[in-house]
Formats: sequence, C-alpha cells, structure tokens
Amino acid sequence: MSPQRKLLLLGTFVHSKTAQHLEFLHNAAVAVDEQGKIAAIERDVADASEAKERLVKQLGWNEAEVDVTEAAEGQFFFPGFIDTHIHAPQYANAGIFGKSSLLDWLETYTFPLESSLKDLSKARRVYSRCVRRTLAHGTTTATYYATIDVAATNLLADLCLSMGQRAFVGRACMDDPEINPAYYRDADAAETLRATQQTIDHVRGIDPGFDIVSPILTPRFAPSCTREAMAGLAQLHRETSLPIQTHISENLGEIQLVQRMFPEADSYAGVYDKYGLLTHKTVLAHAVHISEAEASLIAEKKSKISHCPCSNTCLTSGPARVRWMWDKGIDVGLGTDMSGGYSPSILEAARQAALVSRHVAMGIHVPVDDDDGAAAAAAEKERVKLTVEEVLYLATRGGARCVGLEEKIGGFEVGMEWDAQLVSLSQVSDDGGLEEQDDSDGFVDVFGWESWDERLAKWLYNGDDRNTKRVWVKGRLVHRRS
Ligand SMILES: O=c1[nH]c(=O)c2nc[nH]c2[nH]1
Repeated sequence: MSPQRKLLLLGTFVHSKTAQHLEFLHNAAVAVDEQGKIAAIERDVADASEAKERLVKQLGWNEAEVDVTEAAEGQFFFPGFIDTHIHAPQYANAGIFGKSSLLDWLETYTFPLESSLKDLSKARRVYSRCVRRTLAHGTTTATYYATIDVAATNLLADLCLSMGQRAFVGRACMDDPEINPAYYRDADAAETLRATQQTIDHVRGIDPGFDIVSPILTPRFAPSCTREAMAGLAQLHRETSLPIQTHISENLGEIQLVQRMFPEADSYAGVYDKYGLLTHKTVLAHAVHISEAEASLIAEKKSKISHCPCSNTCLTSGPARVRWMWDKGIDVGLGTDMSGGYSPSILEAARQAALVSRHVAMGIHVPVDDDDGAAAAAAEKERVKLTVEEVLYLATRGGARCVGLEEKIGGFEVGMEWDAQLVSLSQVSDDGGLEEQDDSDGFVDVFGWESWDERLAKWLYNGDDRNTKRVWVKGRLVHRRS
C-alpha cells in the first residue's frame, strides 16, 4: 500500500454532539495527518487558500504533502456509518426471505447458503461484493458474522483489510447437534474453540494491532452452542479481551427453545450470563422481547444492544423498544442484520428505526375512561418516537460506543480518526430540471429554501448510496462515486 497523504477537507461538516443534537460546522476545515487522525479543526474559513494559510502553517506541514477536498455548495461531510450487526455470507440472499420467521428462515434460506461458502471462489465473490457494497453505502465499520468455515472467514478478514473497511470479523460458532444441521456444524466444543483460534491467529498475522480488522468471538446464538462452547469462548474473552457478538430474544419460538434447552437459567440473558458471555464488550443483536429483569441485567453488565429494525420487520420478529433500552442505560447501535434485513445500508436501518419507533408508539394503549391515564399514554406515545437526530446518532456515535470505538470514530473531534463520507444531495435548478435525465445524485431533491435540519431529514428518508460520493476510513479513500 502506498504511504498515506495528509488531507485537508473544506466545507460543511455535520455530526452528532449528543443523541439529540446534530452539530453543523459551516465553512470549516479539517486537517487529517498521515496516520488518518484529525489533527486540527478550524471554523470560519473562507476558502482553500485561507485554510492552507491557517491550518497547514499552524501544523507545520508542507503544502505539497496535502491533498485538498472541497465540498461543493450543498454537500456535507458526515461520519462513516457503523453497522453493529451484519452477516457477510448472507449478502447473496439480501431480499430473499418470503414469509418465513427466524427458525424456519435459518433452515430454509440461511444455513444452506452459509455452508455453501466453504467453496472459496464463491466466498470471494460474495464477500468482495458485500464489502464493496457496504462501503458504497457509507459503512466504514462493519461487525461481521462469517460462517463456520475458517478459510472463508479468514478471506473475509483479508478482503476487509485490502479494501480498507474497518471490521470485526467473527467465525460463527455452532456445535450443538440439535439445532444445527449435520452438514453445517462444528464436531464439538473443542473444534469450535480450535477454529476460532485459527481465525484469531490469522487476523493477528495480517493486522497485528487489530488496527483495521479485529476478530470477534461469535457464539451464533444460545440454541446453536453447547454449554462447553459458550464457557470456552467466555474463557477466551477473559484471556484476550476480544469482543463478543451473539443474538438474543429475537423471536418467541426461539425464546421457548432457549427455555427448553437451558432450564438451569431463568431467562435468555441469564443463559449468557451463566456461561460468562455477558460482558462490557458483548454486542447482543435484536433484544426484541427481553424482560425488565433482562434489560436490567444487560445494563448492569454494560453489554450493548444492536437494534436491527429492518430484520425485525422482515422476519416478523417484533418491534424493539429503543427508548426503553436507553431509559435503562443501555448503549444501542444499529445493525442491518442483512439478510434477515433486506438491505446492506445503515441509512436504511436508521430510517427503519425511526419508523419502527412509531409502531412502538402506535402500540401504546390509550385508555378512554381515564383522563390522567390517557394524557400519560399520549405523552409516552410522543416520547418513544425517535427523531432524525436520534437515529443518525445510533448510526454513528451510538454504534461506536457499542463496538468500544467511541474514542476513535463516530464524530469529528481532534484526535479521532477520519472515518467519514461526503454526501451530496440533488440541487433542483430554477426550471425544476425538466430537461435533466441524470439521476446519479439520487432522489433527494433540495430546492434551496430548506434549513440544514430539513436537508438531513430529507437525506435520512429518501437518500441512498447515490448520495455517498466519497468514503474514507482512517484517512484512506476507500470508495469514490463519480
Ligand atoms: O437474524 C438472525 N440472523 C441469523 O443469521 C441468526 N442466527 C441465529 N439467530 C439469528 N438471527
């Protein structure tokens, strides 16, 4: 790889200051050093020459070493998206789920596809496309499930590193003979741990500091793992501090299965706690049906939740309650959960999070014969709805907190790394663009009178990968759309 150049970026920068507040920095300049770190941020800069004058000199840089990127009128820089739960092999099935729900979906669509990716040429096709496509959608960090196949999992890690996507790559652990089909499972817990170690060793070999790509311990979900495998992975976590990902309480049939298979635990979260998997570095996907007591346990253990609204709708799992999770003090991020969810886009997941929160609101019963109760229910209906600011926070800083990278990514601060996207919306010309055939800027039409808050709302609800013109990870340009 050629040595990285310093960057100077100019224009409007938008990022979450808090879950409720987006900050807009107009006429700003951001300087990024050759390690991909933000070295300086300057406001009220008139143009490139003033930025160079002020920043390049202030930092003692040589102008010849700096590449300048200027956002055009109406464009803005936004932090890269963080997908806290995505299944790379399932990219080939995105959109294919029929009327299935979790357990029959796994059996019908998912296990056959995943097992077929032991064919490395097939794995290369699917994984290359998945990484390319998610980068194009602005996903700068992805927390991937791979398959049980070590060689294919290692290939996914290689591809993320070479294409420059920050990634957690998990070799799926599945050794229970009851749920996992004979054609797609580990022989036993020892095999699970051996194969997991092989992927850890491989990733350490290609990225020794786990700087861009890190392994993640991946007990698929409680029903697919034996007690020995879960306890062994927990031990590995204690020895290595590696993060953990799994699924929890997505579907009612799944929860009954867990109750039957693990009678020694009082809940689904209790199973993970009993076998040492509920840690501050654990990301739990879904959590649609967790109880008050489970949410309190998850909060106490500082485990995180990946909210996967698109998947929860597609597989008819149910609407997860983000406001309630936040009330409990749990960190929440967004997951596409492709292909439980049909889309590889975190912008789509953010939009779905906003919509699902409105379904949660619509599900709140308003009593007709109790005025105080009706007023309280009406207020709660309003409160549970997620705003544009909140879902964009989930897609960036919220996700960064989930994967333990909040000091590095998710926002624009000096010392953080430049994981970002340049977003462009269509500027409608004075004649309404009657003659234009070109829709390469997508269909977010900006007429010019919208406030910046309104532009962000338009992007959230109507944007797609055509609006994402450039993507950087750690200062490296990893995607460019002409
Ligand atoms: O949405 C999901 N996708 C999966 O692949 C899976 N495996 C277990 N539970 C799961 N849920």
